[in-house]
Amino acid sequence: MIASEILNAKILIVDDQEANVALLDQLLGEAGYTAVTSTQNPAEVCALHGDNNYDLILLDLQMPGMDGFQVMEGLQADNPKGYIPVLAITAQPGHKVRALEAGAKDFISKPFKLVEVKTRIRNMLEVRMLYKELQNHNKLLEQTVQERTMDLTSANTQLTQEIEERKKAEKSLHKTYAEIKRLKDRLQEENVYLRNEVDQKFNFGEIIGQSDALSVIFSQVQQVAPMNATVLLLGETGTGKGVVARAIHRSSTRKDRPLITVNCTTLPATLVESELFGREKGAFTGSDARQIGRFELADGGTIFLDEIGEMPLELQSKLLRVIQDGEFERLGSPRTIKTDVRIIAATNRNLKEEIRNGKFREDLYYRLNVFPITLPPLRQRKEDIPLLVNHFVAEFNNKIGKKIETVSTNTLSLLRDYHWPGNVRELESIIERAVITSQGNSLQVLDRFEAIQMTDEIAGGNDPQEVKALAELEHDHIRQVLQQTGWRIEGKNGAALLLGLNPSTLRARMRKIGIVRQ
Ligand SMILES: Nc1ncnc2c1ncn2[C@@H]1O[C@H](COP(=O)(O)OP(=O)(O)OP(=O)(O)O)[C@@H](O)[C@H]1O
Repeated sequence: MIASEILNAKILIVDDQEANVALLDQLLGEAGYTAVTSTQNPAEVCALHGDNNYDLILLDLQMPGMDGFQVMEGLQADNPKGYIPVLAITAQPGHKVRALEAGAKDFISKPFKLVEVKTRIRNMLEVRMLYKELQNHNKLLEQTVQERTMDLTSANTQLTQEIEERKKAEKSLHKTYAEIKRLKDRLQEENVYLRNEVDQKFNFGEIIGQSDALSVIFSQVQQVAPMNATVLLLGETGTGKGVVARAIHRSSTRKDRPLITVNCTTLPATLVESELFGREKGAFTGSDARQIGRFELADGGTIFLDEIGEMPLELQSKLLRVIQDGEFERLGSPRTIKTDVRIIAATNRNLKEEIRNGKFREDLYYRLNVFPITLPPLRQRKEDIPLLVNHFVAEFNNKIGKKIETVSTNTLSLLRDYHWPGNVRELESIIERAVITSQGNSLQVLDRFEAIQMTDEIAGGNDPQEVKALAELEHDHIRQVLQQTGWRIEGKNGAALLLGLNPSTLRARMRKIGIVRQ
């Protein structure tokens, strides 16, 4: 490859003597060089080289007017760092070193020796061509490097962009994870944020709950409230009979008139009659003032007869009369008083059984049982427990000035698993105690409740008698003493004295833990 390029190399012969030019021209022609030109005028060499960029200039050093050294100076001045392809021709041995110092690459001596001329020209052109090839390769390499660099730069920019985007995506992913974690934590904690909207959504008056069982009650209340019909509320203690009675009154046309509550258990038997119907001054020993009875107070409104099953038989007939005719007399007065009262009665007893036992009048029962509503025990509507817990926590937070905000899933499942013999009232008092004793902002249920819980678990297991919670022991003990005294509370042979309690305290206690006469 180089061989053909060498023979096509551009060669300029510079000699003032025509004979020398001809000789060299012939010699080069015979050696196969194809692009050989010549000049006898040294002054035009620089311009010619500028135009043709020779691969080789055969330069005679001794010329008149402008010698070879001046020509080389001119060539160097035109191209200070470039390659000067000069092969000096000299007859003087002393000029050889000078010529090399002036920039010539080699020299040939005059008179010409054929082999020397041919070899030196060939060698010099070989080096020249190799150099050129190298330059071309370099250029190519540079170009490739440039192209690659550009590729790499753009790839790099793309990569940087991608990394940026990844980072952004990662950030938003982190954010999303954090949000999910926050929501998860919140769910796990079963936050009972004091959500008033929950109350608004799931209550009917004061009745909290969203269970199917309770929605039946809601619709019954809605149905019966606007009518004047007597309502009989049935259900275990603490299921919310009082709450429902209030809801009925408040949704009725009588809502602006009073709702009078009479608790037939807490009233001493001897006083029930005067409490209900009133008495004239001096009606019996010690009655030194006139008293308006609750039926009179409730005129135009509603009377709520709680624990109606506890009402003494003789009073039941008087009550029957009020219900039938709206009439009664005050104790110690013959005057008949007319009253317009709506009656709501409640009991946790089985009235039919009471009738069978001769303790409740059948006719009164039918008068009361016009629109019966049976409240489900809490254990049958456990789905209401979280809402109720939420409601009571908010209520006691308010009352006590605490800031309980969360209830752990554990606590909640503990509350859900319990069988709640005292129903909502029991739940309410457990939450009240828990709110009082809880540290921090999470509700902690008392040990005592856990003890009850444990009893239940054991009860479900081998020996129900083995462990009893304090509350149950108390319940059993009071019952036992009451049975012993024939259910007499007050007086010398009463249970209160035996238990070392005030009669009113004992009544309150009985009510609280759900002891009713049987
Ligand atoms: N669904 C409910 N929503 C909110 N609070 C309730 C609900 N049910 C009951 N309560 C609360 O539980 C407590 C007991 O309710 P209530 O006195 O109405 O029960 P009760 O069935 O009349 O009991 P008892 O038969 O012992 O008289 C009250 O403090 C009441 O506010």
